[in-house]
Amino acid sequence: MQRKAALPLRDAKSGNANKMKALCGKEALVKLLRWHFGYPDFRGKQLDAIQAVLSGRDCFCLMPTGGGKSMCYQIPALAKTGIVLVVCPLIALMENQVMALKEKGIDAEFLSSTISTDAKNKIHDDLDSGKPSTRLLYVTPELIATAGFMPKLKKIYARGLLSLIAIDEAHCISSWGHDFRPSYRQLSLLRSHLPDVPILALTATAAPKVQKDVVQSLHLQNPLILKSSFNRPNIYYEVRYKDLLDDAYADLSNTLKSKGDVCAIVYCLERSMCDELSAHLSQNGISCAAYHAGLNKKMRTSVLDEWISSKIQVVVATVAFGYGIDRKDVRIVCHFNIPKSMEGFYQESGRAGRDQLPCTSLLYYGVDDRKRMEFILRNSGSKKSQSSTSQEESSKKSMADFTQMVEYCEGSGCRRKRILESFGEKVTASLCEKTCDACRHPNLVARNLEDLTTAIALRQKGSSSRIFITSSSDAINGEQLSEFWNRGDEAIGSDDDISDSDDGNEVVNNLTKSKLHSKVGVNEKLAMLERAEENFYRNEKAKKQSKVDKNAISDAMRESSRQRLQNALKQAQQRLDNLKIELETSASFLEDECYKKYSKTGKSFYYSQVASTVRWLATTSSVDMLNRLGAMKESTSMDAVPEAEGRTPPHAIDHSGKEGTSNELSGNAQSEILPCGDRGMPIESSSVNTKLPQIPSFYEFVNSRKTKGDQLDDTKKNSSRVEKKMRVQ
Ligand SMILES: Nc1ncnc2c1ncn2[C@@H]1O[C@H](COP(=O)(O)OP(=O)(O)OP(=O)(O)O)[C@@H](O)[C@H]1O
Ligand SMILES: [Mg+2]
Repeated sequence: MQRKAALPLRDAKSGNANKMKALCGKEALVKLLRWHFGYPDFRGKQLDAIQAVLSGRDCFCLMPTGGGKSMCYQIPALAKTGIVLVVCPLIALMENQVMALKEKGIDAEFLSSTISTDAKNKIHDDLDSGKPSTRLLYVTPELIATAGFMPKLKKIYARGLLSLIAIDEAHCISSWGHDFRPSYRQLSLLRSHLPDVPILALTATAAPKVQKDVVQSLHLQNPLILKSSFNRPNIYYEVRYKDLLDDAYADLSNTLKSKGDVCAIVYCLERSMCDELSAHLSQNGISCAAYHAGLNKKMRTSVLDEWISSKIQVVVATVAFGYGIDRKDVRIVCHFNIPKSMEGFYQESGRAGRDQLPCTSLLYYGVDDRKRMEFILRNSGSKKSQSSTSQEESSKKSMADFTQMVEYCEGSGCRRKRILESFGEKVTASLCEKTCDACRHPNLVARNLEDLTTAIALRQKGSSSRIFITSSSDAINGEQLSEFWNRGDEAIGSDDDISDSDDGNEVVNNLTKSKLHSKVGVNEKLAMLERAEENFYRNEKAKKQSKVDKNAISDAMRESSRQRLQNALKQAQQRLDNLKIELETSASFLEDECYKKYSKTGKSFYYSQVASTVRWLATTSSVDMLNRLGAMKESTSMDAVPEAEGRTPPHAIDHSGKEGTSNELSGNAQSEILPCGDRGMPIESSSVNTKLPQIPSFYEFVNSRKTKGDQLDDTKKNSSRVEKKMRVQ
């Protein structure tokens, strides 16, 4: 890309008062904005921030998501001689920004372990040259902390060539924030090593406590504090209640379809749910793909590229789909599970409507989801600060953060007001102008909340066993599928991205264990994951050379799944009065089903299928179990059948909950006695000619449990309307 000629004011050297004035003048800066970016004028507080840092003053800049924070350091880089150092939490974010700047002909570079030594040397040569052409240098906080990098920075500084340090997503420095990154703590060194360089801290999420923490940790001196309202007037906020819907998947699918072929992001808590929901939406004709850290980097990059370039419209993602996502025309951001904090929710929903046009934030709230998240937060051992903050305090804080989110869903008042007040903004009642469901349809929302209270109360009476207990244990066992606690794991790559070993499962299990270990806090885990990221990128080249397919399902992974299934079978056996089944053979059979179904699609689907099978085993009846295992013999004989005749291809998943092949094995079975059906009722293999019992997805699993509970209470329905108070227990 051709470099654009610098506008003359860039040549202005500080020291000359007139030139400095010209440099900071609105007219000159607007000229730069138009010349390089084609925008007619600055937005919000952009100009104030730019003028402050150009005059050498520190600045703390709080702007809403999509507000244009990047411009606050990009324009200074073009206006003043020298380099602007930009600290970013994620490599993907740096890559995106640098690419976008280069396309505009602006000299921007990033330094990370992902780039080749040659490219690195070139950048360093330029920085050492005394007259660098680089205007913006993007780095990770980890690099700043390395022993080798600070002397290099100091050298540039000594030559008077470091004009600004910009800390993007500055809330990551605070353990009170929702996205604490321990490596951001190292940034406090910047002030002492590079004393006169102005620092610009930028964030979209800063509760007063976080804000204070950012200013103190970065040692900002008399900073200009710029705060814009968090209000995003173009977002319509809505909550739907899973417990009142027949089928939330179908509801979402219909909603997306009714809006036309719009661009959307759907956030889920778990990877497996991303895969399932994405497959479901695809089957319903929606152009869609899953994105999560369980996919390898190549796949994630390709999904991101296709989405950015509008080849696909909907991404179903975990929070790994995060910072730096800059598609302006996102019309819907849906949270299919309740997020863990208002800050996270605001960031994610804020990815809608960056073009300032009308858009929607749609949250599907389920009481089981809520209980599940509470369980996870209580058990995540989230010790956020290594020093003073006690684990208990931290856990309390997580719960308090989450309570705000619950209140957002369960409250009947204006949603917008609730969001803004949670950030300490004073809001007038008229602000919303019917741009949330509670203001636009107050009666409907009130009725829904009443019905929800009734439904929950009836369910509780009908079933003493908590649905949640089962689902939460599943969440913990299947920890690898959940990413809620580490929004930054885009940086750490996929499961096996973070391992030197080829066995993704092993790594995941280790992480799971470490997470369950209450003594290991989030800090340590993040640090571990960050180290793992470095390792991954260091080894990526070598791995590529050895042509390891990272999406492949390794033998060790399969063995681990067999073991998992065997344990589940053993528990099922005990639950079903010591039902006589051959544990090892049955586990192999079930694992083989999962493998056959998904070996070509990749391990993410495979994991998901194994998890579904484990859930199924936890609740299935002896007849269903024997029926399924009865297919063992049948399937063995089918192995000889050519693919086209005998099997559904691995990617043919019917995500209306009708799982593919494993439920639909059919064949011309001879009638014969099968080994496992020996409880006085021999199972005939002909039974496998009929449909085998389904293995439910997690969603179906929870709902079926709910339905059972509801059925118990059917007779009680329409009895008294339960208290209207909406803090559902
Ligand atoms: N003055 C402006 N006029 C019009 N568009 C602008 C202006 N400034 C920035 N933008 C555009 O707005 C979009 C959002 O900008 P940017 O990515 O900097 O937002 P952000 O505040 O960093 O958001 P986030 O908190 O989500 O990272 C970008 O596409 C950017 O080019
Ligand atoms: Mg940004």
